[in-house]
Amino acid sequence: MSETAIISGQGLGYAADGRMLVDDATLDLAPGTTTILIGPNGAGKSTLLKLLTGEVKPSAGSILIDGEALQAIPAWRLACLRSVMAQHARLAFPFSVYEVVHLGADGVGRALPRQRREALVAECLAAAGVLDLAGRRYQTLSGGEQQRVQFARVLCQLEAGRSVAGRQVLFLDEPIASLDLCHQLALLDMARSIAARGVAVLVVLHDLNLAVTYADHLVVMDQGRIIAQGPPAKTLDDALLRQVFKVDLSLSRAPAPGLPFLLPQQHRALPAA
Ligand SMILES: Nc1ncnc2c1ncn2[C@@H]1O[C@H](COP(=O)(O)OP(=O)(O)OP(=O)(O)O)[C@@H](O)[C@H]1O
Repeated sequence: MSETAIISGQGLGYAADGRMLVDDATLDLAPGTTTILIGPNGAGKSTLLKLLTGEVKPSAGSILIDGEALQAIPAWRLACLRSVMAQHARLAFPFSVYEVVHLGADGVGRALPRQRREALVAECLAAAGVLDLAGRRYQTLSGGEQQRVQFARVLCQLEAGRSVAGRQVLFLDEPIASLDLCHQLALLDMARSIAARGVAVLVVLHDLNLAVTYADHLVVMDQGRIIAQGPPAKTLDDALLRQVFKVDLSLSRAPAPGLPFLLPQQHRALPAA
C-alpha cells in the first residue's frame, strides 16, 4: 500500500460460477488522483469496483481504507467515506428527481442542519445540470437525464459525507455511457475538479480517448486481471491495444506532449483469433 492511498486493494480475487471474475488485482486509490479503469466487456471492471466499494466480498486478498479493513467499517461510516454511481440504477418507486438527489443527503447528512441539506440538494442538482428537472418523476426521464440525476445524487452524498470523513473516494461506473458529448466532458471535468480538492476518484470508461485525456493513473483490465497500470502515456501502446481490445489502432502523439491520442478513422477490426 502506498503511504498516501485512501483505499488499497491487495491481491483481490472474486469467484463466481467456478471462475475468477477478478484475479489477483492490486490497486491503490490515492487522494487528488483520477484513476480510470478500462478494458473490454466482461473484463471484470465493475466487479473490481464492487469489491473496492464493499458491495461484494473478495474471495481472496484484502482491502484497507486508511489502514482499516473495509469489512470492519460500519455501513454508515462507509457511506460517508465513499460515494458510488453504479453502472445501472433502477428505482422501484415513483420518486421525483428532487427526492432521488435528496437520498444522497439523507443517509449521511443527518448531522447537517435541514436548511443546509436542502441547499446542498439544490447545489448538486444545479452542478449536474438537472435543476430544471427537479419536479419531474425520475422514471419519465431519458437515459442521459437519469444518469445526470444519479451523478447529482452521488455528488450530494459526497458533499454531505465531508462533514464526517476528511478523506473520501468517488466511484463512477460508466458514468457517461448515456451522455451526449457536452455532458460527457462536463461530468468528467467535474470528476477531475473533485479529485483536485483531494478526493480519490475511480472512473470506469469505455472511451479510450477520454480515458487517456482525463486519467492521472490508467488501469487496464483483461479477463479478470489488471494487466497494466500507470500514467496514460506510459501505459497504453499499440501492442497492448491490439492484445486487449483486438483492434488494430494507430496510436499517434496528441498535440499535448506525451499524451497518446487515438485516431478512430484508422481502426481496423482484427480477425477473430
Ligand atoms: N454474479 C455473477 N455471477 C456470475 N458471473 C458474473 C457475475 N457478475 C458478473 N459476472 C461475469 O463476470 C464477468 C465480468 O463482469 P463485469 O461486470 O465485472 O465486467 P465489466 O468489465 O464491467 O464489463 P462491461 O464493460 O461489459 O460492463 C462477465 O463475464 C460477467 O458475465
